[in-house]
Amino acid sequence: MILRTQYLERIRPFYDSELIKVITGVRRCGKSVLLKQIADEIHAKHFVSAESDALVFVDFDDYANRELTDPDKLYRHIKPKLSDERKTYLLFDEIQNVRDFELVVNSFNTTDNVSIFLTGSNSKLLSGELATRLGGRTVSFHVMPFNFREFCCFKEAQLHSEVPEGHLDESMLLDEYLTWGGFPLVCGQELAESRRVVLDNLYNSIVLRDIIQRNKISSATTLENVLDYLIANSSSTVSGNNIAAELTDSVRKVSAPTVYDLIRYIEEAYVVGRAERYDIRGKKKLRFEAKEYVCDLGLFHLRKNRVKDEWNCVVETVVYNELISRGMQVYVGKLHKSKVDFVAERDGRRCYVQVAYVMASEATIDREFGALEAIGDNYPKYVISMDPVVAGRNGITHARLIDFLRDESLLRLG
Ligand SMILES: Nc1ncnc2c1ncn2[C@@H]1O[C@H](COP(=O)(O)OP(=O)(O)OP(=O)(O)O)[C@@H](O)[C@H]1O
Repeated sequence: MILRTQYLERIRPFYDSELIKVITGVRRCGKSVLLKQIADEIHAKHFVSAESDALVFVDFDDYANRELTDPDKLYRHIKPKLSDERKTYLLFDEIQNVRDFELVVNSFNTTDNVSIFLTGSNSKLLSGELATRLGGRTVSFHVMPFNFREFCCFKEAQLHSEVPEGHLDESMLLDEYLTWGGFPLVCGQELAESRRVVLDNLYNSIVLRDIIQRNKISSATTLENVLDYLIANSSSTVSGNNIAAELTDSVRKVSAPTVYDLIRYIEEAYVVGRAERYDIRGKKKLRFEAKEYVCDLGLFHLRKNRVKDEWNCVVETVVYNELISRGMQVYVGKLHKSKVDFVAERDGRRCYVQVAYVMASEATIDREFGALEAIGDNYPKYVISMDPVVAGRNGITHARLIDFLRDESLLRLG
């Protein structure tokens, strides 16, 4: 198993906190495995033995635990294990399978010496509504499918016996990653056809279980059309009116409010991520011209139907997802009439990132660097592309995509 180090580092400071740790992310991105890795760390670091009642791990997707999805039975199962004398760690996987789970969780959290971890693949259920019902006593962590570094570790481990350490061809790995994405189950498949089958199953279960059933959507066709539009147009500015117009034909009429509702459901299942537009001069978020990015390029290649500028879209999407997986808040920038691809922030620090597939001419180099030069503040600025390294200018650094994805220290926030 690949250790999800960057998430463990982010969550670790909260292991003993009374805040409820909510771990969310798209279906099958590895939340349960991460929860087990957290349990292992708690076992090891807090000297809690696996057999003791001080750590309780329940997977509510496991048939063996089906009785515990009844809130009363869950309460009666957990309550005797709690003690004032020592902290009890409660790790609940797929908590949304428990009816009225927030009532049970709340009952432990307000009265007992506990530290609670929850996972699930719907943001509305887990962070939004739960946070409200628990009076804001939650902290959320958004897990993504493997990023490129994790993907390389996975491949190295998989091919260990066949290829000597350090001898994997990184550009071939990048090609594979940009085509098939980072869902662990997909990364584990050798054949293109089996990767496609796994992605197809994943797509269908997200559509059916995480979007249609959860939101009681009546028109599956409209939902799939909107979802496919968002996936195929990853990194584009989204307009409900434009999508509605595109989907309306002589047989069906689709309204913009319906499209906006569907986009919200799709975002809540983490299939796409939104980047709001940020006015760099005016220092404020704008309510229009947000962009949407598909969470994984495997889904993009599964559902795209020949988009123009495909590689620009791929490169912009992989950079967005990488920044998100590093725990950053990501906006698309606006500066007067021009645009800056990303404004990335974490803990009050910031950098700007401009992304191009290749900068084939001096004019393109001028355009990409020029967009950042126009900003005029002192935050670090980067141009990322697939070209060999280009000389930086005016304090702006160029990074090859592969180096940016491989080496986290290459991008600095100021
Ligand atoms: N860190 C990892 N290293 C290797 N394989 C992994 C890793 N994380 C997940 N996987 C594999 O990916 C698959 C899905 O992982 P997991 O069940 O943890 O995802 P999930 O996000 O909890 O899924 P769901 O949303 O459906 O509950 C599993 O088969 C698992 O073995």
